[in-house]
This record gives sequence, C-alpha cells and structure tokens, in this order.
Amino acid sequence: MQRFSKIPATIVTGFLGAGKTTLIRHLIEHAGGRKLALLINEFGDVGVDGEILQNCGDAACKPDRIIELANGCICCTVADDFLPAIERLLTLDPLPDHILIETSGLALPKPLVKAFDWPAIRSKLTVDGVIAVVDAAAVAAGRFADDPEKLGAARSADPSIEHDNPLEEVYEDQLLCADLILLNKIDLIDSETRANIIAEINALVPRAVKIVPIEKGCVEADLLLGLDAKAEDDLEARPSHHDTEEGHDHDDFESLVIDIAPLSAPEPMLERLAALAERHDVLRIKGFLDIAGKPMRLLVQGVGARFQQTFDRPWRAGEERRGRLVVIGQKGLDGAAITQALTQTLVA
Ligand SMILES: Nc1nc2c(ncn2[C@@H]2O[C@H](COP(=O)(O)OP(=O)(O)OP(=O)(O)O)[C@@H](O)[C@H]2O)c(=O)[nH]1
Repeated sequence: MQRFSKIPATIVTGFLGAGKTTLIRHLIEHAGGRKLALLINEFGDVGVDGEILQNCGDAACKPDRIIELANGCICCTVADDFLPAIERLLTLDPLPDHILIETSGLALPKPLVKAFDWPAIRSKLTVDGVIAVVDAAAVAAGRFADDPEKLGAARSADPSIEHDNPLEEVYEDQLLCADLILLNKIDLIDSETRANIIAEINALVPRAVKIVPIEKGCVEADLLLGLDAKAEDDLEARPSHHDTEEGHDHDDFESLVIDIAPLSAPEPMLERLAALAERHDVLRIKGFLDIAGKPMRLLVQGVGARFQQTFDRPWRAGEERRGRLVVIGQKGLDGAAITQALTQTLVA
C-alpha cells in the first residue's frame, strides 16, 4: 500500500530497569485502534523484553510486527542493525500507523534520532517524540549522582574530568534528548521526593519538557503518541555528553549470561540474587527460571537489589526448559564470583 505521509516513530529511552517494557506493554494493550510495530533493543542477549511483549498477545501488535535486536546497543550499530530493521518494518502490509522503538537501557537516544535525518529514512519516517522513562526510586537512591569523593580524586589526577559516573552521563543524555519525561515508579517514593526529582530534572533540561509522574507505565496512548516533535529537525536543542565524540562504546558496562539449573523452589535463589545484586552493585538481572514440577516458567526481574517474579507462561511443547539470567553491571563486575554463587548448591 502506498502512503504519502511519513510514519511517526516514538523512541522510548530510559536507564536499565526504568520501566520501558512495562510502558510499551501498557501502550500495546491500550493502543486505541492503532496498528503498531515495535523495534526492541536489549543489552544482554537473553531477549527478555521481546518475549514479554510478544506474549502480550494483543491485536494491536502481533508477534510478526515485533523485531528484536538483542545483545548490543542500537545507538552504536545504527547502520548495521537499526536501518535494516526499520526497512523490514516498512515492508509490513498493512503498514504500521506508528512505530515504537525501545532502546536498551544503556543506549544514548541522540544517535538514533540523527539516523532519522538520513535520506533513506527521512523520506518515510519522522520521530514523533522521544520519551524518557525515569526510575524514580533509582534517582531517589542516588543511583545517577556523582560520588563526590571519587570525583575529587579523579579530578586531582585530571582537572578536565567533569564526571566520574558513566551512569550519570547515560541518564542525563536520555533526559536531554526527551520530548516527554515519564517519572515512573512513583509508588516507591513519597510526594516530597517526587517534587525534588522533578525540580532536579527541570534544572538539568534546558528546554521546557513536560514531566508526568506515573506508576507501572500506566499512561494514556494519546498523551504519548502524536507529539509531532519532528525530533530529527531539532537536534541542536538536544545536547549530549557525547556530542564531541565520534562514537560511544559501552566499555563502562558489562553483562554476562548465566545458565541456571532447575530449582526445587524459587525463594532461595531470589534471596541469593538480591544479596548478590547488593554485594556486587549489579544494575540489572533478568531472565527465566525453571522450577521443577511447575508447568510455567518463572520470569525474574531485578533492578538493583529490588526483585519481582511471576510465572509468565507455560513452557511450550518442544521448548527446552532452560533457566537463564542476564546480569548487567559496571565495568569490573566480578562475573566469576557471581556465576559461582548462582550455579552452586541451589540445584534441585
Ligand atoms: N514498583 C514498581 N515497579 C515497576 C514499575 N514499573 C515497572 N516496574 C518493574 O520494574 C522492573 C523493570 O521494568 P521493565 O519495564 O522491564 O524495565 P525496562 O526499562 O524495560 O528494563 P530494561 O529493558 O532491562 O532496561 C520490572 O520488574 C517491572 O515490573 C512501577 O511503576 N513501580
């Protein structure tokens, strides 16, 4: 089918575990008749987000309209991964009314917005808006703030250093590129903290950007879609810590995937995961566990030391019952110790 207007695309950014997938799931379930297509990018290669979204089984976004780019950050592989994926979505029949792009939690959104200025994309698509999802609890816990002691030490070695905290840079880049900011997980903070975070974000972001406090991604599709920001025409208004760099790599972060043997019960493993996340300052753990005797697989989600689990769907006939977790942390993560702790003694 030929289409004369550009297809709008919304980029959903936000740090690891902020609630991007939760938001998109809610959006798919309340799409208001829109035919959506989805591009999902994850840092670890277990492909949890794609699985969750493919299983929400909603007519607004059937599995064949979802493309998953796991194990990397699309901001770094725009030409190799992002463009071909977008081109595939443009062959769908019927064409999508709106494309949603969930970036990995470590991705910088600006390189992606820039890609929409490339002639091959520009003629067919426009960035309707960049939406940044913020984990209010993580901000309140100081997750993205510079450590003044470490910064002082680094600055005395190199006075040109502005930050010692790569998390802060990623977090701020995501906010600085946004057309709309969703302050998610407000159930985990009080109203005073909420007001403080909103004031901090307003002080950081130079242009007027709406900040909407939400819980569990619940927000109306009409508020998110149709912003008509044309962000690709407006790159100068979106400063980035990485504006002067050629590329951006993710050497500051590491991930590992650990196979977990079947468990007789989930609780001891969940306790162990929370303790490990605390001890090793893990940013994100997610994946699936095989609980012996249970027909359903257990979806495990950890953000910092906060864990949630749910039996999300039955293991399929012919599907290997395989427990696997992806663990993401900053550079220097002790993968050997974490792997050993998770593969020891807990087998059924
Ligand atoms: N308490 C609380 N938990 C939430 C909220 N929104 C999401 N979560 C939980 O936070 C965890 C991470 O949510 P996701 O939606 O997977 O986050 P994400 O940003 O997609 O994560 P990555 O793709 O790994 O970066 C899950 O356990 C969610 O259930 C919220 O408003 N409140």
